Amino acid sequence: MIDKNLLRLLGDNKKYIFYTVGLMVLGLFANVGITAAICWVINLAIHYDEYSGGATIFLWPAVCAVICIIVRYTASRLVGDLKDTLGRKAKKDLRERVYNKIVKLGVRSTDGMSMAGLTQVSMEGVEQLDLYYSSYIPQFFYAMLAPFILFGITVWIEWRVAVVLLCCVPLIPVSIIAVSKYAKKIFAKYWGKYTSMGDSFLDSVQGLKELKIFKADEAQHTKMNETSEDFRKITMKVLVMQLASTTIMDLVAYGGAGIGIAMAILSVIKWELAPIAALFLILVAVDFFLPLRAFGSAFHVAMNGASAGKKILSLLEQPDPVWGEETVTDTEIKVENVTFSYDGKRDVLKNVSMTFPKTGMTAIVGESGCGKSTVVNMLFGAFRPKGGAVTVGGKELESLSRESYYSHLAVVSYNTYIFNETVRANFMLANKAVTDEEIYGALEKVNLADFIRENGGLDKVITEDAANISGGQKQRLALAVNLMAHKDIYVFDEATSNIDIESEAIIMANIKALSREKVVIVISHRLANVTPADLIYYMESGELKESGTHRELMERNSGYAKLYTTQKNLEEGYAEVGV
Ligand SMILES: Nc1ncnc2c1ncn2[C@@H]1O[C@H](COP(=O)(O)OP(=O)(O)OP(=O)(O)O)[C@@H](O)[C@H]1O
Repeated sequence: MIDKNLLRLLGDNKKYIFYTVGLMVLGLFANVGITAAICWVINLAIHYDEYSGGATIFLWPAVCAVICIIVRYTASRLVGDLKDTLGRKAKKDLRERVYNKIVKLGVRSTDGMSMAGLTQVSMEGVEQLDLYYSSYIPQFFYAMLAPFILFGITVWIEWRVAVVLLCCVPLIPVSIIAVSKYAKKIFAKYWGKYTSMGDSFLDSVQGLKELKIFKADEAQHTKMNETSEDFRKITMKVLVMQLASTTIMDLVAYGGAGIGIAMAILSVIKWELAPIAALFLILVAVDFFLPLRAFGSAFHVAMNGASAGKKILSLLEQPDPVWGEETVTDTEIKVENVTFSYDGKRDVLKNVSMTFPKTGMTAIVGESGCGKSTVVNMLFGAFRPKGGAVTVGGKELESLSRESYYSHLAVVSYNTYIFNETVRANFMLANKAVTDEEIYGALEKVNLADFIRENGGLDKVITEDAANISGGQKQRLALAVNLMAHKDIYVFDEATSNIDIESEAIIMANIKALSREKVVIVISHRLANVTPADLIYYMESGELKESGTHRELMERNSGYAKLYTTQKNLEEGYAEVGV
């Protein structure tokens, strides 16, 4: 009933569970004390005439009752506070761990889980787990202990009633276990439907423009309605199951208490038990069952949290890319006989070897799908080769510390993220100490300084997805930010795709200038961009086919030359028809 793996996720916060259970047990003793004090008072009232002290005979039971009430009240306040602390700490820790995992996995973070799924798991899923930790687990331990504690007290009063009450208690866990298999399946489905509804929603919102243009919004509307309806149905199933199981538990709890009460009354009738002792048993009988009954109610909420927890666990258990401790001492990069497959079946890189010298511009080109970005993934270290190695300054990538390597590496791609912050704040992410003068210097290089000056200066806020600047301006800004990071290795992965000729020319000029001092690796499907490169690698279907300068490759008149000529003719054709 308790998932050990989920308990392990709690780490140091486990101690709060023990404190909570301890206080709950103290509260139970106080409760029994209050019941005993009430019975004591009633007994004294019945036999009032036999005592000579007048109303003072009620003093001690009253003192006991007050002390027990104070203890009970304090214990339940503290239990509330501890549950709150446990929930808050567990949520904070989990969110930190999920976030750190996503960061560690780098570009692999969304593998097997969509962005919407990831968001739902780290927000809503963690929220559900909070109840699992703060309510379900303490209640589980308390519900296991409470009947035995009460048995230990009542067995001295009337052992048969105590034994019957204790024997009826396991009927509640039996009924919980009976529905738990069904409940687990339902909750797994519930989470599946929930995340798919989130995916469908995010997908539709992100692609709303396309849906409108293709007039496909009606169809998408129907699809979203279907996923919502699926979610509604599964939610109803969950509620029906919860209601049915609560009813069964109530029958067991109150039925069991009823049997105990009936036995106590019978014992009184047979003169085997004092009425006041029977009253005490009647008052505590239901307490045998209530902790397990409360546990049963928490069980369903917990099942939901447990399914969310499994998703979090599967994310946290994904193996991290292996990194070492060594520092980068030299920046020449070599890809040596690298073979790689994403799915373990099809090799998308086949025995590829490339060298990227300490200075100079090296380009990787080839038709779409030939494996250019996969080489970048290898250089980035997010995926590791199946065969062969990537070395930096003669050291294998695995042996380097990730911090050390990334402090030398910058990757500028067609979708480099610009944060929803001011221009200055975006630069400060790359370089905390950057001055306004330096920022303008970098903006000057990418021909963006005047635009920024005239449009709010460095305090201009770039809106989400850089929607308030053009695509070309976004790319130039991304380049300027990365230039300011002063790295030694720059990878440009299709950094000029889908932008205007002017922006492309500015970016390419900067890339060439940068290559005089740095390792510059350019991935481009547009060969005209890479003609000034010092070395060009031409790939086809995951294999390195040719390498050399543009002139050498053209003279060879093979794959590269054919692709270059085809692209050139196409571009000239477009120019002629004015596209
Ligand atoms: N995450 C992934 N999982 C599975 N297969 C992938 C993944 N990414 C790429 N591939 C496959 O690997 C092959 C190489 O893809 P890659 O993105 O490296 O090509 P590319 O040359 O960069 O293409 P493009 O110029 O279109 O960006 C392709 O067949 C692609 O379908």
